[in-house]
Amino acid sequence: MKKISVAVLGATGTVGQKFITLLDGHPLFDVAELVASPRSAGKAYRDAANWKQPQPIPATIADKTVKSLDQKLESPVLFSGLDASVAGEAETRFAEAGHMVISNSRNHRMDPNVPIIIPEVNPDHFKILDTQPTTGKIVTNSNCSTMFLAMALAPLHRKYGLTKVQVTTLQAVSGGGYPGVPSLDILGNVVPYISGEEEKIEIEAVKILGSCDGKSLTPADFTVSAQCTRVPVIDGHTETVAFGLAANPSIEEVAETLRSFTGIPQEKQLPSAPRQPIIVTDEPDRPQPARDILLENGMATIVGRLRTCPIMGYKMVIMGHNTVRGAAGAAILNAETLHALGYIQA
Ligand SMILES: NC(=O)C1=CN([C@@H]2O[C@H](COP(=O)(O)OP(=O)(O)OC[C@H]3O[C@@H](n4cnc5c(N)ncnc54)[C@H](OP(=O)(O)O)[C@@H]3O)[C@@H](O)[C@H]2O)C=CC1
Ligand SMILES: N[C@@H](CC(=O)OP(=O)(O)O)C(=O)O
Repeated sequence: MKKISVAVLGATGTVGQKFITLLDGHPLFDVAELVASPRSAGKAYRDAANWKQPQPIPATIADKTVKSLDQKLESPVLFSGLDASVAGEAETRFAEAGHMVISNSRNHRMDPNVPIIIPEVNPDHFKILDTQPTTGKIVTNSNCSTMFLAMALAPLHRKYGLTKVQVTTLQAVSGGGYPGVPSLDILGNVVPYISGEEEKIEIEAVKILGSCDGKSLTPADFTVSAQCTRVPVIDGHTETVAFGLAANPSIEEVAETLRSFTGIPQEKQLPSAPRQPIIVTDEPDRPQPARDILLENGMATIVGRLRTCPIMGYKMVIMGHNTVRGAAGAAILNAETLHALGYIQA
C-alpha cells in the first residue's frame, strides 16, 4: 500500500523525537519532512536534535535537512509537537493551506470547532471538523494527564453517569520537555505546581466526555477538580482519582466495565491501538511507572487500587506513558483513526 507522506513539526523536541521513533517503519505514514525552530533549520536532523531516545535516530531521518516553519510543506498530514509559543498561529496557517494538522499542542484545544479526540472515547466528535472554515483541518489530542483521566472515566460516565471527579496528579519530568525542571529542584522533591495544568484537566476532560451534534460540542455536565504535582519520575504520569456515580455499581462491576472497554481502534485493529486500552490490576501496590509504563507499548491506561471512597463513592489510581499515549502516540492513533474513517487518504 502507498504510504502517506507526513511532516513532523517540532521534530527536534521531546514529543517530536517520540513521533519519529513511533513512526519509524509505520505501515501507513512515511516521515518526509521535519520542521523546527530557526536554530535548527538548514541543519541535518542528527546535528539539530539533542537526541534523547533509547533507540538511535532512524537511518531514514538522520540526514534529512530540517525545515523552518515559514517553508511550504508538501506533506498532506502534519503531526505537530511544536512549542506552544508558535503552535497556534502555525497550525492555523497550515490548515488554511490545506493540510490535515494533527496536533499535540494545547493552543487550539479549546477552540469551539476543534475536537480533542481520544478515538476509543469520542470519535463522533470528528463531525465538528466539517464546521472548520479552512480547506485543511485541525485535530488535537488532550493534555497528557487528561488523556488517562478521560480514558478511565469514559466507560464509567457512559454506563453509570459521573457526578463529580477529584484528581491529584504525580507527573513525570519528561512532561516538561528537555531540559525541563532543573535537577536541583526535582531530585528528592515534589513540586506542587505545574502552570496551567489544573485548568486544562478540568476543562478538557468535560469537553472530551461531552457530546457533538455535528454543529457544536457540548461539555459533559459533571465537575472535575484537579491538583497537579511534578515528581522525580522520568516517564509516566500517575493520578489518584476519586469520583461519584449516579448509580451504585459494585467494585467488581466497575472493574469489569473498565476492563471490557474498547472502541474503533480495537475494532479496526489500528497499527498503534492497544489491544486492551484500559488494564485493571488487582495488585495492591500497582500501577507503578517504573514497572508498568510499557504495557501495550505505552498505549494503555493502567488502573489499580479500585475501591470505595467514604466521601466520593469510588477511588482508584491511574497511570500512563505521558510522551506515548499522553502525546505522540495519541496523535498517531488519531491519524490512524482519521485514515480508517476516510478523512485522510493515501
Ligand atoms: N512532553 C510531553 O510529555 C508533552 C508535551 N506536550 C506539548 O507538545 C509540545 C512540544 O512539547 P515538548 O516536545 O515537550 O517541547 P520541547 O521544548 O522539547 O520541543 C519544542 C519543539 O518546538 C520547536 N520550536 C520551538 N520554537 C520554535 C519556533 N520559533 N519555530 C519552530 N519550531 C520551534 C523546537 O525546535 P528547536 O529544537 O529547533 O528549538 C522543538 O522541536 C508543547 O506544545 C507541549 O506543551 C503535550 C503533551 C505532553
Ligand atoms: N504540561 C504537561 C505536558 C504538556 O505539555 O501538556 P500540554 O500539552 O497540555 O501543554 C506536563 O508537564 O506533564
